[in-house]
Amino acid sequence: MMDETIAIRLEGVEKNRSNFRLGPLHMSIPKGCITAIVGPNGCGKSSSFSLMLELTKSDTGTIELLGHKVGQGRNTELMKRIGYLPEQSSEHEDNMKGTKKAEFYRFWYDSWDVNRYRELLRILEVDDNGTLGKMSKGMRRKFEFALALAHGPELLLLDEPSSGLDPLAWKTMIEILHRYMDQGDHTILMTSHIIEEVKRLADFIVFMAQGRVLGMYEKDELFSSWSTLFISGDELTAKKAAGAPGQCGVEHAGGTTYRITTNKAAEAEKWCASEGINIVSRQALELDEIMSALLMQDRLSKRLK
Ligand SMILES: Nc1ncnc2c1ncn2[C@@H]1O[C@H](COP(=O)(O)OP(=O)(O)OP(=O)(O)O)[C@@H](O)[C@H]1O
Repeated sequence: MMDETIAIRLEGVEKNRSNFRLGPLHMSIPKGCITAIVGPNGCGKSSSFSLMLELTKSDTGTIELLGHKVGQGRNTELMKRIGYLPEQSSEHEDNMKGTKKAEFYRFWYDSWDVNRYRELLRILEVDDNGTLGKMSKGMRRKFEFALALAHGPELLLLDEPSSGLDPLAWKTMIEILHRYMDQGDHTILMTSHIIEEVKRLADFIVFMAQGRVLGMYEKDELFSSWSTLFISGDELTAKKAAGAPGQCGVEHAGGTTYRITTNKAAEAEKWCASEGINIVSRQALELDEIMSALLMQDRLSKRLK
């Protein structure tokens, strides 16, 4: 049955290439939220976008966008409800003028809003009169970002949106995306390597590695559940510290102090209190540290299988 609260659903989606296996992917991206996919280079983020947009055909599995199955014939009307910013600009468009590309978009998208497009170019300080190949990397990125948004899509897929942008342009892009999310039932699925970008924008975070989804988490919950605790106690040993709930790593920090990483911070703190263990200090983990810990857990679980 169709779930009205889900914008993108992937069930058992697989794509096998000679050098890379993507999937089986299972993902449910909620409507009305910003979800960021994070993961190391080459883990399959862009390839997942290509499958969703039918730029590549999957071998198996089901993909649904906005309640419609993709990969079963022409989906022109569905694709018009989506905006896409690819990671890389097409080289074959290098000799095209910005105005010409915008004209194609105007014909293709029924809901193309020339005022919105002009306004975006103005805010982003882009002149679309130039040839695309002669625009600077950041300028072209901003231009293509404006194109992806100008028809007011319900769903926006952004592959590394801030790549090549200067800090001011990045801030402007974030403001535009916040405004886009405030206008109705909009959804963004993006990929990013920039921790600050993910932290400022995302409601949900999907971790990917080696073609698989390691997990999807609500951002605030994720950051509050992962932490590093420095704990100490006269009788404390590494073995005892390893018993902390959600323990993902124990290191000796000198004397009777141990540094533990946990993904169940509240439970670990309660456990310390009940065991008479003193919490010397606590630190929230950064996104990249959480990613490393998840990768480590994944490697361990694979080794144990
Ligand atoms: N058209 C293709 N033909 C063959 N292999 C491909 C193709 N496109 C991507 N791949 C391979 O699929 C894997 C995943 O690539 P993908 O671009 O999806 O990763 P990514 O997570 O987006 O990486 P990055 O963070 O570097 O952008 C890589 O090993 C890549 O070489």
